[in-house]
Amino acid sequence: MTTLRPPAAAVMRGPAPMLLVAAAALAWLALIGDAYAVRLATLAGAQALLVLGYQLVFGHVGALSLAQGALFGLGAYVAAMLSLHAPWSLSLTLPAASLAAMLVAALVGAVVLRLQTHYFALATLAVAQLIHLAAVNLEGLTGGANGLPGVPTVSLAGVAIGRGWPMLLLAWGLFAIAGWAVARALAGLRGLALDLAREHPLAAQSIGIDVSALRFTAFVAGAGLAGLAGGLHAHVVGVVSPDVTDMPVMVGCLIATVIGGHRAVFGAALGAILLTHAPEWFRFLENRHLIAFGVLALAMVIVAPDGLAALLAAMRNRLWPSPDQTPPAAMPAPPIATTRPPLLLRVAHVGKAFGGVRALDDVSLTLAPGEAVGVIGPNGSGKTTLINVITGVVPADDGVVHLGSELLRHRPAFAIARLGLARTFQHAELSATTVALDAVATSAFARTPRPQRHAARTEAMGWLTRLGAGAQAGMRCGALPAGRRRLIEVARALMVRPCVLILDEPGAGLSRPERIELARRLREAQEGGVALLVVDHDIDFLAACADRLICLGRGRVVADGPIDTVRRDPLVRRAYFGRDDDAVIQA
Ligand SMILES: Nc1ncnc2c1ncn2[C@@H]1O[C@H](COP(=O)(O)OP(=O)(O)OP(=O)(O)O)[C@@H](O)[C@H]1O
Repeated sequence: MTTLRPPAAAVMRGPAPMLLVAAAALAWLALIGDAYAVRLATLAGAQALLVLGYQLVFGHVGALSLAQGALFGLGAYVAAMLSLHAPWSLSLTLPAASLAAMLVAALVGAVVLRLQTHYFALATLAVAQLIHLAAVNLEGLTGGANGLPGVPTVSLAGVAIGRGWPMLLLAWGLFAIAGWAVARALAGLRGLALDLAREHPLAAQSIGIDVSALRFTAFVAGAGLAGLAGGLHAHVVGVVSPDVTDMPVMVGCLIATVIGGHRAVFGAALGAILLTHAPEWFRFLENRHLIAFGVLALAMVIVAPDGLAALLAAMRNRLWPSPDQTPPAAMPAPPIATTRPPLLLRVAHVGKAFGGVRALDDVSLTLAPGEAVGVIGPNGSGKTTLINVITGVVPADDGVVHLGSELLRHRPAFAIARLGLARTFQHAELSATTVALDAVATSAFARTPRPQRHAARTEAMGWLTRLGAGAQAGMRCGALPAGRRRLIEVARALMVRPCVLILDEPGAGLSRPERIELARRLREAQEGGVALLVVDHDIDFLAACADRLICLGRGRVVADGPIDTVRRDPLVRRAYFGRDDDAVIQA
């Protein structure tokens, strides 16, 4: 990718503005700030680490954890207990605080991360309450309601870090390192994979991304930062009480994340500084400063839902527009062919019920390597459920699915995708803010755990060009019309280099010439060894891209054979045109 960078824009998009702000803040503290201001700024550094960790969980993964505050408290207690009961460990208190929080998060995460949003929030709230109750009731360890006073300052490699400026530099130094590490870890395709996993988890799994592992990693890493922040807090304040595990810490963290920004590292610093200084600015409200902060958060949600950092970034973009980015030059498009060994897909006696609705009933079919099969059926006949069962999105109640010699039952969707079984969705599942080129490039995860962004984008450009969507490569998916989005999704599935490709109504939303062109490309894929299972309502489209047709009716296979035979079948005509579906099923 060629990037033309006007000098001012290049400077304003680099780390320079942030370094300048940090230098100005330090100069202000050195010249005007007193010891209290330095202490407050140090606590803000610890809070920034807490918020940075919460951005991973809440912002990047989209999980509403209510345990981040309690994990901060846990870190504070671990640091305090180690300092007081094992003074030799002063250099180890911070790593220990971080590790303890990660350990608890790993144990909790293994169980609760599977839960849906609101149950997950409730489960983490319960964990937070347990930690708080332990802090209050385990008096022998935690000092009960009185807490643990006299926590000494931390030391690094035997050198004590004083509570004023040294501790301030340590806190913000740790934040800078952690912020750099997070930004680096989420740069490029990994960040895009996380965006897709958060917004469209099924689509992410369909290109081989292990969404559960991503969620777990983010939850544990976020907890590690919370524990570290808590440890720092204990050393700065010198006393730890059950307050550090209580709900206001969590509420403050959530509000700081919303106000500062969900995902930008800069936003974590901004939110933390505002949170720690709010009590000073709203001192006249006495203990009710959180209310004022809450009102501010509400205003932010309305005015700048992505937080202050996003607002500032938007202003920066207006003043110093984004450097021109030209997509990679239109490549000679790669031939549409599989790079995987040919495998037979076999569905045998599969059944699936949702409550009283029998969506699939004893469905059997085969898809030979390089074969193209169309699937038709009236609405609700089980076509999408069939795709979902084959691709591991929903488990079958009965029957088995094999890809080659691999039994797909109990395999997660991402593992099935990595075997070479790709799919598209009835409604194109693309992250609205991701540009089309990156949306396709993310598919490289299906073939390698650490794809190179440049190589993946170059290949993705080839696929887009092949499908006639090269002109949209640089456009955000959310801005594309439905038909174009569908083509982007097909390109993404093709970049998996699948041996089997399943498409759920790929022709919907496309104009007639676009359908003809897509059918041609699908034929090309078939000639390249890709087996196709294409669900659509348009029999002419299916006739152009498939050789065999299967008709489903009320979850059962009504007919399976050559296209012309099936489309003339009176049972199929009745089932497909929905005039006498009951008669068909009973026949
Ligand atoms: N997650 C679910 N929970 C409950 N019922 C479901 C679920 N998914 C599908 N069903 C039901 O199963 C039946 C088959 O649905 P499915 O979406 O597979 O049909 P379809 O042939 O793909 O329909 P369409 O052409 O409208 O997409 C329908 O009655 C539907 O309401």
